[in-house]
Amino acid sequence: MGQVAAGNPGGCGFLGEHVVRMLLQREPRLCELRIFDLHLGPWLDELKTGPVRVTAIQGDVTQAHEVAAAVAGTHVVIHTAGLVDVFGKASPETIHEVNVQGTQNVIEACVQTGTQFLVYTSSMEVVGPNVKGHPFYRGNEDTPYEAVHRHPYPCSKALAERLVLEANGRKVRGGLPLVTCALRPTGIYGEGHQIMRDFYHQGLRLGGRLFRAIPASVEHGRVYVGNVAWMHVLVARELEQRAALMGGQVYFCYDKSPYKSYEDFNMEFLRPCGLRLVGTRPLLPYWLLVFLAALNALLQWLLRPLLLYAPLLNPYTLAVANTTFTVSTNKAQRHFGYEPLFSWEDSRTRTIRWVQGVESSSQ
Ligand SMILES: NC(=O)c1ccc[n+]([C@@H]2O[C@H](COP(=O)([O-])OP(=O)(O)OC[C@H]3O[C@@H](n4cnc5c(N)ncnc54)[C@H](O)[C@@H]3O)[C@@H](O)[C@H]2O)c1
Ligand SMILES: CC(C)[C@@H](O)CC[C@@H](C)[C@H]1CC[C@H]2[C@@H]3[C@H](O)C=C4C[C@@H](O)CC[C@]4(C)[C@H]3CC[C@]12C
Repeated sequence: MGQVAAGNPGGCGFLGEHVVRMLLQREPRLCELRIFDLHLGPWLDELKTGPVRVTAIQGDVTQAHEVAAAVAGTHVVIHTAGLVDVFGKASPETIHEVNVQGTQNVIEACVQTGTQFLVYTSSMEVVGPNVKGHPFYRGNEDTPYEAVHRHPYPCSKALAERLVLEANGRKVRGGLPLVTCALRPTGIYGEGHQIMRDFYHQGLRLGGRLFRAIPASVEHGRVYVGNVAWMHVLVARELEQRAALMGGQVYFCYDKSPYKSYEDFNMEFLRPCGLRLVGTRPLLPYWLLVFLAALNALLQWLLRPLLLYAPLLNPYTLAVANTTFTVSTNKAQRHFGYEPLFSWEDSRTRTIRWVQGVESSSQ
């Protein structure tokens, strides 16, 4: 592959920013990088002084013509744009419009303008946890699992992923085949993770304490954002040479992050920042948590005409947090030589430093 022009819808988000920086640091053939996002970050300005031509494009993936204009002339598109909402902030229609129609627009833009390689950021939630609360324990890309969803977010990710995989092999302008691939991160953590920031601020408000709500035995797979970004860069690099093997494939994003409950895993970073998790077992019975989650959902609905009430605890987040979902796979290593770039110790240290910075920036 010669000189590479890459497009990155969603490049200003939590994951997107790490993908942008990883591309600039570790893709020597990159000659141009276009960052397409609804909200452009101020940090982009610092990137325009380097050898790679960096173009920031403010645009909306739901607008097909804007996407086509941004994609035209690129060699590969890394599509990380999306509405990551499991807290009821956006309507189901908006989630579908951005995540599904937006992804369709990216696909059509590649076909119409002749971009041959498309990498899509999917999610573990395409698989589960399902509405029945079935655990997914150390599963891989081939593990049978009844993927049944009702929430708008996982439904939209599953639909979008299917569109991407079905588009593999379509002829793009110029007659060559489109080569697509979907990456499924589990819960991403690291510098810039808003939910981690929310937990930290919640703990500060509660006098340095967080209260266990989920049994420690319920394990949740997590993956460091730098390793997810690295996997995206590797796929973008290898997709051309390994099109027959990788085209139309899905890959879980994984690294050496330990399997722990969601709350215990977060404490790996919040404990060194002065917080402690109260309780070796959930302090409230599960039925009471279910009641409180339902109450939050009712309050959100009642208050919506006046204000947005979107707490962390709702029926969906409680169900997800309370269902084991861990992956154990090496498909990415077998197919394109992926090895985590950051060790668990390095990922942990970087995340702790970031949380500590959150403290100083919020004072
Ligand atoms: N955060 C996680 O734990 C996680 C895990 C698995 C998969 N993912 C997936 O990774 C991707 C990125 O997630 P994230 O955590 O970085 O989210 P994020 O909200 O931080 O980033 C999403 C980006 O998309 C942009 N965007 C949203 N709507 C847009 C639109 N209409 N047009 C153009 N840009 C738009 C946002 O401005 C933002 O910069 C998403 O597709 C998400 O489903 C995230
Ligand atoms: C209030 C307690 C019950 C607390 O433990 C709730 C935690 C809850 C907010 C998170 C638990 C699991 C998280 C999800 C998981 O990490 C994977 C996801 C897939 C990704 O595509 C988007 C984010 C998310 C849905 C993530 C969201 C927060 C949790 C539900």
